[in-house]
Amino acid sequence: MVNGNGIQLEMAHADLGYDGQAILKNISLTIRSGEIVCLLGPNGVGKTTLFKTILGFIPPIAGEVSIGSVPISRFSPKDFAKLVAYVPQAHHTPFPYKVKDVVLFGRAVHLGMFGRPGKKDRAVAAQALELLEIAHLAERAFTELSGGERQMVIFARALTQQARFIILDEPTSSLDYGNQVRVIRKIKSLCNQSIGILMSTHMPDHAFMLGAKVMVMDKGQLYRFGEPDKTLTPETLKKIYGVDVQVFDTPKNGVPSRKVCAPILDA
Ligand SMILES: Nc1ncnc2c1ncn2[C@@H]1O[C@H](COP(=O)(O)OP(=O)(O)OP(=O)(O)O)[C@@H](O)[C@H]1O
Repeated sequence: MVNGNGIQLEMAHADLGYDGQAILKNISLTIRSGEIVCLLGPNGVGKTTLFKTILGFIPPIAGEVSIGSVPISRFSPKDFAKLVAYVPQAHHTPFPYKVKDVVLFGRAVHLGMFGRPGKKDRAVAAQALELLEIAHLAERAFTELSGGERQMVIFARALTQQARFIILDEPTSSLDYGNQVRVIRKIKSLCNQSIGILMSTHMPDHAFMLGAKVMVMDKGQLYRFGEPDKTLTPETLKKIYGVDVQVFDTPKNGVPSRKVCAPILDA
């Protein structure tokens, strides 16, 4: 197992893709504990492919992924799950488990072979539901929830897993405005708990809100990597999305100013 607080998830000069055909080439990435990296790029550029590679679902065509300098192929599934939690965009199960049990599944990686979840495990699961303000869903059947409610529950399950890194695939895609803001706030607070976050998003504003590092992919490669203020410029947004966008600072009004994006609709 990997010990120590300051571990890194790393990918160096990797080519990623399927059946030997690279979708992304020469990708390097480092995520440190307590750091948030936002992954942006147009539809079909390879964001999910990058996730699948980091999660070990597909092998890199060249290069490798490591955590704490240990290649991920050397971890048992259980040890890997202690290090990395994944929140997919959509989650379906045919079984009508109660929400509280779905969230409790996150504890499975911490139990022995025949271990049953105990009081502490249930407390961790309940805490995750409280934290995301969805405790009222605890007794509901997961199969009866809306898409957005499911997304919140799966995020709660990932928190319950207490992994060192959390990978989130467009975590706000199905959420109402209030839940989007709550999830962004929660993600921001996770980095204060030394958790490293990699999230894909189609909203550049998320990177500004989170003060995250930004990884911009375009046409099969890493196009920009760095601080959002320097990376998400109108020029970069035009280049990758093909639309004109203004980027400006919000007025202070008693709260810290940050940059926001506003698309220009009638240019
Ligand atoms: N199993 C697969 N075999 C072959 N090609 C695939 C496979 N899965 C995805 N692709 C291709 O890889 C490319 C990248 O897909 P990917 O899903 O990683 O993009 P994405 O950036 O996540 O897109 P989106 O923003 O639309 O979700 C696409 O051209 C897609 O068709």
